[in-house]
Amino acid sequence: MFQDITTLLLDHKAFKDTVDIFVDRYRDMGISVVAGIEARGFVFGPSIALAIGAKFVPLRKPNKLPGEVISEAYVLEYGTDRLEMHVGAIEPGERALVIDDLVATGGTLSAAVRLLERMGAEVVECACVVGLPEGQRRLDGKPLYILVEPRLSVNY
Ligand SMILES: O=P(O)(O)OC[C@H]1O[C@H](OP(=O)(O)OP(=O)(O)O)[C@H](O)[C@@H]1O
Ligand SMILES: Nc1ncnc2[nH]cnc12
Repeated sequence: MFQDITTLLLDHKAFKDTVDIFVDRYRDMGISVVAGIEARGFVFGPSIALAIGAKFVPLRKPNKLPGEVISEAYVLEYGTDRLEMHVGAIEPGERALVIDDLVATGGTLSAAVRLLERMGAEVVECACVVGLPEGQRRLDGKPLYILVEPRLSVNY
């Protein structure tokens, strides 16, 4: 089933509550970087970054960022993709939060974590609005915080 967060964004209270839950969780954790994954991590990440006093770093699909980048490939259900981050966007030792709308296999989040760690960041946690029940997620032991885990099937 395709999970879509655009209806959440139409409801001001639901949208604000969603951002506020993340802000309450991360505001006192010494996080200086919120890294958002293109495209829908960009919907939530900047608001969270502004509220907790962090910078926002976009992790983009290939060939979108204008400066020098580092790149990480990851496996999708059909084929592969890549995420890129600007060199110099973060300093070694910075504490980072990774944000996306949804986690399925965790392949995308794992690539984000690898990018940040290659630049010397400490990834405090990955956070998503929705988590799909995709079985084993490949997050290499990184903490993952999920707001909503829909039950896609019900047995009566
Ligand atoms: O946990 P995973 O199995 O890696 O899947 C999760 C990713 O899939 C979706 O993005 P998608 O790849 O569809 O790209 P888009 O944002 O460009 O639509 C979603 O927004 C996550 O980024
Ligand atoms: N079921 C799903 N719904 C929305 N985005 C996805 N990305 C990967 N699986 C997805």
